[in-house]
Amino acid sequence: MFLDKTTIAANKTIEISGSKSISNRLFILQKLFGNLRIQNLSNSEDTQLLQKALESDSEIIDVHHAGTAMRFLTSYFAIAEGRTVTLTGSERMKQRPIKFLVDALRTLGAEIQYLENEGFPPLKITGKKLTKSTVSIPANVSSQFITSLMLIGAKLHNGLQIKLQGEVTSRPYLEMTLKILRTLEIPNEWEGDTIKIFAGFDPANLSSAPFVVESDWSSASYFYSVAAISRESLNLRCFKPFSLQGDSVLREIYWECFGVNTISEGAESKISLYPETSFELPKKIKLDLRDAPDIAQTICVTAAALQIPFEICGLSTLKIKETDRLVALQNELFKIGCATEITDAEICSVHFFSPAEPISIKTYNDHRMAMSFAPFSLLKPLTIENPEVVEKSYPDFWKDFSYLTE
Ligand SMILES: O=C(O)C1=C[C@@H](OP(=O)(O)O)[C@@H](O)[C@H](O)C1
Ligand SMILES: C=C(OP(=O)(O)O)C(=O)O
Repeated sequence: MFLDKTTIAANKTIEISGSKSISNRLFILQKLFGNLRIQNLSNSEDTQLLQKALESDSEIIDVHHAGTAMRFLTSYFAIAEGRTVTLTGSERMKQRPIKFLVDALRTLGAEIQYLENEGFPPLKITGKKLTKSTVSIPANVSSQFITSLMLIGAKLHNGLQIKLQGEVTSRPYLEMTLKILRTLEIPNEWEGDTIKIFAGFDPANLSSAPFVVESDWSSASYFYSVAAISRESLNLRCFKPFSLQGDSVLREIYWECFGVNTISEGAESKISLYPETSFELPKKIKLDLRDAPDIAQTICVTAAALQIPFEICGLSTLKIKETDRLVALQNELFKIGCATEITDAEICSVHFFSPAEPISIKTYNDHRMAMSFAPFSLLKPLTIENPEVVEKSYPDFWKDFSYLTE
């Protein structure tokens, strides 16, 4: 897709669909416990794939690139007594690890086999009653493994006690799971290194009021980048002042690093992004994003566009996402005039230069590569290769992005 250099019309409003992470948790819980009404669901492909998988009675379930669907369904099918499924995904999904989750489920009594490579999808899962209730799992690879266990915890006879080993990555996603369970009156606690999900939950106690999903903060990041680069104000809906999503840290990051102020207008669930005109850009940006890995690409592109030197750490999980995001970022940032150094968990800018044109950005089957680089077109024309990748989390992205420039 060719994006000509363009300007933004001030004060437009974009309505983003529900959070993919919250929607996917709620779909699993709805299927396990019934009786749950959900509003403002995510329209992402990942959520649709999960919903389809939950409705299917096929023996083969294919979740393509959807990491949360793959991980959450592994535990879901492990307790689906009397059913055997093959759970598979895209070629990339077959390279994304799942061993620690499978080990944990096997400790609890699950029957899961690897059909190709040890430690990776596809999996053959034979649903069983899980008899044990305590398990340990490394917490530094993917929080999705732990959420997956937490979602089935209240279905186990004695509940579930999960001991987290090592450093916890993507912590706010675990807090999100606990808060959602609590909203549904499923008791739980997280003390020290142990998460407990208590048994004895009665689905009849579920409130009849619908669960209204707040909009997706990771998707909002691209518009923070637009505001920071263009210095024009814009509005986003439907966001609440207190979010379940860790990526809402964008409010602080874009204020401190780029001078974009966020004002919540509670009644309409609207937030307004006002870039300060007199904001003095920082000499250097230093951030640890282990709690918010999905906004790393957005922040790197904003900083590169504004030529602010950056040092971003806490990124060890980026190499096992839709692509190796650190390598992809390094390659494509160079095309927009920012040379970087990367390690296993960090990316630092080295110098800025005037990029060679025409610029064509590869997306590596990664929706966030496409969306994070799009705002650079406010400075220079560029082509985004395979723009359809955005479907994974934000199918309306191109429509919303072009609406801003009309
Ligand atoms: O639980 C979730 O909904 C997610 C957790 C994070 O994954 P990791 O825990 O693997 O970092 C995040 O990157 C992903 O987009 C969604
Ligand atoms: C990492 C992501 O998703 P998943 O792990 O669910 O594929 C993402 O949406 O950026």
